[in-house]
Amino acid sequence: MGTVPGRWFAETMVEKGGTAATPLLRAEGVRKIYRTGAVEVEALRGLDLEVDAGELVAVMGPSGSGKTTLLNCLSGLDDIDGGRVTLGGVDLFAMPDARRTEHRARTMGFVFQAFNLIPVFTAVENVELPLLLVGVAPAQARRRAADMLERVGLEARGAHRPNELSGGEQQRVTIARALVARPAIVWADEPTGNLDSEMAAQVMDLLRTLNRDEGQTIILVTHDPGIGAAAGRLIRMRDGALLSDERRTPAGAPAPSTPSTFPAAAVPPAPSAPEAPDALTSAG
Ligand SMILES: Nc1ncnc2c1ncn2[C@@H]1O[C@H](COP(=O)(O)OP(=O)(O)OP(=O)(O)O)[C@@H](O)[C@H]1O
Repeated sequence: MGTVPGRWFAETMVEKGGTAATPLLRAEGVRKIYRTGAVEVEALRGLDLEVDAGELVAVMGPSGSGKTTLLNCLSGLDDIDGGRVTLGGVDLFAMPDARRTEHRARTMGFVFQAFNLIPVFTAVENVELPLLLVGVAPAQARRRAADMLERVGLEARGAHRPNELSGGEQQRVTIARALVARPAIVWADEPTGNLDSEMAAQVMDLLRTLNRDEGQTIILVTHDPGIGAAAGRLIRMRDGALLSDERRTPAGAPAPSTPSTFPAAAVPPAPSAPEAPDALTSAG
């Protein structure tokens, strides 16, 4: 029987003696220092953050405040210089690099400039890639990639290469690729940054729909105040630390901060999701 990563986390945490109140992601005292010659920049200064399953979190702040560093470090793409990051109770930095890479492939999706589409692959080939990398059978991977392209409104464009698609369509393919393996978390760095306002609105609508209808947890960096205001939670950074953290009701009005929970209803159903890997269920 297939297991959804999000559900796997919930079950694993309960097995580990965790409670339903355990957040999906927890960062504790995270420090990141960039060293260039004799110059040191402390890009994250003991940052604490908890994110629950099903949240859509926007991270804003001035240039250089540490937003991209936060995404890179809390996703385990980059090393940290202090503190701890756990995803579903599993300590990302307690595992060897190779295992962290595998863990990331199974649990996270990325909508980053650095992870652009592969130009020689068609849209459907790009989208199925994360599934093939974690061992999903090719026929099943193709079917799920086609389904995901349909979810983002590009069912007729599966055979097109990236240069045959508009910027907004390419970004939707990137989102389909990030979501196809039903990751526990999707990280997005300026997902609408290089799009015109109409396409940006379409892409943001898509992310909000996936969050609202499927409980997909999304953490995104943006400079766009409109996107920040539309997210369920808005975090502002300054100088490598959190300046403010505000949860909003669906209507957009600020809501008081709620206690961390791991709502079972936020775990999306995905009957054909890959099995939870044995190597990881014993992690942590
Ligand atoms: N590879 C690096 N080497 C040295 N310093 C770095 C490196 N990457 C980031 N920094 C520094 O760390 C700090 C945080 O950078 P970061 O890119 O996280 O900021 P940001 O908020 O994402 O900025 P922007 O909005 O301009 O993208 C900045 O002072 C930046 O100069």
